[in-house]
Amino acid sequence: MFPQAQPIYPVSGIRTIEARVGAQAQPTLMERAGRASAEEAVRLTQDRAGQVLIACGPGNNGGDGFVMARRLLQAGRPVTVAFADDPAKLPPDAAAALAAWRAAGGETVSDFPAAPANGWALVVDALFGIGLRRPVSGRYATWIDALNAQPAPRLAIDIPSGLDADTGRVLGTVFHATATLTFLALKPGLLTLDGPDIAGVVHLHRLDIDPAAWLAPMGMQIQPGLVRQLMKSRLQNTHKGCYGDVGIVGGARGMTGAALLAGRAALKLGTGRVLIGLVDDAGPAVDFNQAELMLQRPEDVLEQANVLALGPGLGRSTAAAALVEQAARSNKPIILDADALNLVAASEVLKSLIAAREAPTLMTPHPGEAGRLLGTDTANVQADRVASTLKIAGSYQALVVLKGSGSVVTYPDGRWLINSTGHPGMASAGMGDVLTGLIASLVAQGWPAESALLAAVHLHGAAADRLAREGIGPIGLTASEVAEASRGVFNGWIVQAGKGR
Ligand SMILES: NC(=O)C1=CN([C@@H]2O[C@H](COP(=O)(O)OP(=O)(O)OC[C@H]3O[C@@H](n4cnc5c(N)ncnc54)[C@H](OP(=O)(O)O)[C@@H]3O)[C@@H](O)[C@H]2O)[C@@H](O)CC1
Ligand SMILES: Nc1ncnc2c1ncn2[C@@H]1O[C@H](COP(=O)(O)OP(=O)(O)O)[C@@H](O)[C@H]1O
Ligand SMILES: [K+]
Repeated sequence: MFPQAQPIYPVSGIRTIEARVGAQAQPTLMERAGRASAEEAVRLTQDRAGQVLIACGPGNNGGDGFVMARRLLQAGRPVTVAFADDPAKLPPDAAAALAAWRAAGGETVSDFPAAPANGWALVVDALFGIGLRRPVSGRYATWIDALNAQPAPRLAIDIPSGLDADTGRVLGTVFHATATLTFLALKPGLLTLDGPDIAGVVHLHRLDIDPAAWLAPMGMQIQPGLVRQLMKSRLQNTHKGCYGDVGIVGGARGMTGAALLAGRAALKLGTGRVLIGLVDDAGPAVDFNQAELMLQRPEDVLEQANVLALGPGLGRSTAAAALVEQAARSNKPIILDADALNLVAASEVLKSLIAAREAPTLMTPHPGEAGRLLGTDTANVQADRVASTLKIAGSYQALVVLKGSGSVVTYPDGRWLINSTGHPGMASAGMGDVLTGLIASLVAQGWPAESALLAAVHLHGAAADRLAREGIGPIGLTASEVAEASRGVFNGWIVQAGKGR
């Protein structure tokens, strides 16, 4: 759907590809996976002598481990393989891999082995991959705890055992990887919710297969390459009328800053004019720190601006609900955030107005707001972030970003993407307001809504990532700094894309 983006497949997709590539693949996919794993182990242990411990499970993930062990042994690396299941119950490829390991002179131990005197050079989790079906408990949980306790790098094969490949949820006990080598394609669970904390550095090995040639990508990762190809240059002969009028409506008493932050972010990303309608009529008449912003009555902002963003600091008053209704009835693109989403969730009238709109509606819920939009709770939303976001996009006919670790972007036609930028230093008030301003700015500058949403989400995180690299964060990062840094990152992308002036 977007060329140059990295495809993501849930388990059902990986299984389909596996079935289509089929048994005719030579060498077998397991042989390729095991070989790639051995190569990764060699890289990870370049400066660490000693034994590699591989814990193998009862399925094909364990089979990858046996192939890996054989390859390492053949390369002269000492390996200990722990395997406690019944070999007769292994699936055929894994059974063949175990037999080949034994034929090469390898052995298995069925109790978790004591570490050598100088410790393991590397511990490898080949217990469960995408076939994990229930929470890990019993012996496997004990083994995973023991693997996690080793003072050595920890490599997960395909996906850390105990991590749900589709959702990023932890099922029981989980292997905490320092690196994960995943096969064929990325899986959503590595990229969202707990996945990024659990999987460590994720490397993809495609096993010499182009997954998209076998099955159309089911999701995509938002990466720099994808965003760079969306960059546009500006013509010399243009003026501020060419770059849109963003209208931000929000800022009830005590929350004026939220609307101002969104406005500043929109301004710094290149919007022609930014209008702000503060709901608090005792609010300031000018932003002395950003005098370019035009503070006007909210009703007038809704009339004059051509892209409307409602929500930052909006509150849930009757007046606020009337403003959301006015915006929903307009034929302008609207971005709904924060309390604008809560007001929509609480009103059947607003819900049907939104779903029937012809101009684009973009929604930026965090998991709590998403829960309200779906009539459920936060935990239910987080249990499957991709599915929840798709549900909102479908019911509201909106473009949606579900924010948080691994933000999920979806469109009403069922396409979805997972963002790869951002960090927990962004968990601070005002960050969402800045994102709203960035999205509104790109839409106002004429970007198609779907590109504007994914680019703004990526930019927001990339700006925060750059600041963290410079020591401004992760801890203590402020939303104002992210707005400021977004400008620099965006201009850099334009230059990198060869679209600078
Ligand atoms: N796809 C590909 O193209 C390629 C796939 N490859 C590799 O295959 C992996 C998938 O293999 P897989 O399907 O055999 O599943 P896997 O993850 O080994 O686990 C299944 C076993 O675990 C068991 N089990 C499950 N949950 C459990 C629990 N909580 N506690 C205890 N047991 C539990 C389950 O038992 P059951 O539920 O059937 O009772 C079954 O025995 C994949 O991740 C990759 O590494 C590569 O070789 C090459 C290319
Ligand atoms: N752990 C994290 N990893 C990546 N991004 C994060 C993380 N925590 C927060 N963010 C980002 O910061 C922003 C916070 O938005 P939101 O929760 O609406 O806060 P607020 O509106 O109070 O500023 C979102 O874009 C979210 O994706
Ligand atoms: K694993």
